[in-house]
Amino acid sequence: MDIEFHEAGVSFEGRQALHPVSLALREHRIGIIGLNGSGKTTFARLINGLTKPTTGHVRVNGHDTATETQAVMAEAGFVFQVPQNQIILPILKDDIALGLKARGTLKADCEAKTFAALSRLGIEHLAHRRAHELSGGELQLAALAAVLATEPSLVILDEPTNQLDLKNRAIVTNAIASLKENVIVISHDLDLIAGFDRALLFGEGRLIEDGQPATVIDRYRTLNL
Ligand SMILES: Nc1ncnc2c1ncn2[C@@H]1O[C@H](COP(=O)(O)OP(=O)(O)OP(=O)(O)O)[C@@H](O)[C@H]1O
Repeated sequence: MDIEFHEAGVSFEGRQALHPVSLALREHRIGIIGLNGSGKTTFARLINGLTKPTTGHVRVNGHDTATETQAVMAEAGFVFQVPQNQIILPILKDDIALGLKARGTLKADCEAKTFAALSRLGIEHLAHRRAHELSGGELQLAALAAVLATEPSLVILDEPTNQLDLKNRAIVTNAIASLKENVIVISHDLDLIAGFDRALLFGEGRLIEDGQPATVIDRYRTLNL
């Protein structure tokens, strides 16, 4: 995975949500931390083309996120902060299959890919369940399975353990640790980020620290004093 930001910045209605930033991301697991409203989600959405830069550009494996958005989205899957908003059809397996069909997967292959993704996370027993009846932890894993089914090389997760109790937090943390795909995780859960290969700290729309998680987390703690 090769992600390059070249002076990429975002403003909404004249307000700078993310000041221009240049960097390359190539590590297997990268954590993004920072206070509320500091630009973390805006930065992450730039990576798979959900948000387009208002200045500069972002490239994912050579594809420009603004002009080759479909190619970028095929490489980079996004698990949203509220999984309820991601799963649309009532029955989980139907929802995952719908996402696959939308990406051009042959109907005959959808079922196998759906069950392969569910079983990777140990939740194939949820396939026929109604999404709105799932627990918070089950729903988070289901949303991750839906993205994994599309076979991206990078998975971006926006606060995946945010609303979970300790037990489900551990289940989701272990599921993320087991992924062979590259992962970029936005989180306030510093334990989740601590074992990653790199961390980025945002503050007031700027990248203010970038490096080993232990160092970056220490800096974050000083901001909260
Ligand atoms: N679509 C949008 N339209 C207008 N302003 C936006 C939009 N998306 C984000 N912003 C603003 O940009 C700034 C950064 O928001 P962003 O969601 O990136 O922060 P964040 O660090 O992910 O916050 P949180 O931890 O609360 O999720 C905020 O001031 C937010 O209000």
